[in-house]
Amino acid sequence: MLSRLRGAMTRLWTPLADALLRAGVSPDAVTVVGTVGVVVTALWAFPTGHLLLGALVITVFSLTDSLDGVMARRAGRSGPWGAFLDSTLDRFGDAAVFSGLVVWYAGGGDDRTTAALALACLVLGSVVPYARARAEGLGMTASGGIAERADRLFAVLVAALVVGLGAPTAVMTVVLALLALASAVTVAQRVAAVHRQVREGAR
Ligand SMILES: CCCCCCCC/C=C\CCCCCCCC(=O)OC[C@H](COP(=O)(O)O[C@@H]1[C@H](O)[C@H](OP(=O)(O)O)[C@@H](O)[C@H](O)[C@H]1O)OC(=O)CCCCCCC/C=C\CCCCCCCC
Ligand SMILES: Nc1ccn([C@@H]2O[C@H](COP(=O)(O)O)[C@@H](O)[C@H]2O)c(=O)n1
Ligand SMILES: [Mg+2]
Ligand SMILES: [Mg+2]
Repeated sequence: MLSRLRGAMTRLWTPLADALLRAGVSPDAVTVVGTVGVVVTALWAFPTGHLLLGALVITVFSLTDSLDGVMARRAGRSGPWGAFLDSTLDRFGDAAVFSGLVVWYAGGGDDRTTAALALACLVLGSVVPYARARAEGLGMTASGGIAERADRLFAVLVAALVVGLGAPTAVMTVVLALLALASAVTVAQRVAAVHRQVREGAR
């Protein structure tokens, strides 16, 4: 759903993208720095219960995931290497965000149900991009669905922000439960899309 904001994000980032390119910063550097920022923050702030700070800092670093693509396109150098690097490093970022929550709720946050739901989001959220990547590797498409990466990040970061501001843990529990469900539905949508393409190809 949030991927509809791609055009708006491109317009927002274009001046900064141009300035960074003029300063000699490469899109790959932004991809790497953004990922390291997300991973380090998620693995420090969330396990130590700093949900508000973690959500804010991770939001800033996550947003660089749309900046690197804008830079690559503005520089006329978007291609398979950048697509591979971007997607591969995204997996580290996603894993760190949900692992950080698993560690917090299994420990100091003391809520096993929420920890289990964060683990479910971690697993299901890794199957979603896998389905897309495998389909694309087989010459088909399987993008889209109700919980794409930007949607998943948005939901979990807003929940962390709200709980960090003092809302009860139940808010995180409900959001993670819905997110796990939405991720499972997204996997099913992608499996159905590939099945359709295979059937149409066989006709
Ligand atoms: C700084 C002030 C903070 C204020 C706090 C507000 C709280 C807001 C809380 C959360 C914000 C969450 C931000 C999430 C940002 C996500 C960015 C992102 O993912 O961008 C990349 C994304 C996808 O690009 P790709 O096609 O390259 O990615 C592929 C895709 O992700 C596939 O995913 P799959 O669905 O398969 O799992 C992967 O398969 C593939 O590997 C991967 O490569 O780009 C977009 O989708 C573009 C739209 C991004 C929309 C972001 C909306 C942000 C909303 C609010 C932000 C508010 C702050 C604004 C500050 C502006 C500062 C200048
Ligand atoms: N270091 C990078 C990062 C990205 N790309 C290209 O951008 C596409 C992703 O765009 P986003 O706006 O979603 O970041 C990606 O598929 C690559 O084509 C790049 O070349 N180098
Ligand atoms: Mg990117
Ligand atoms: Mg990305």
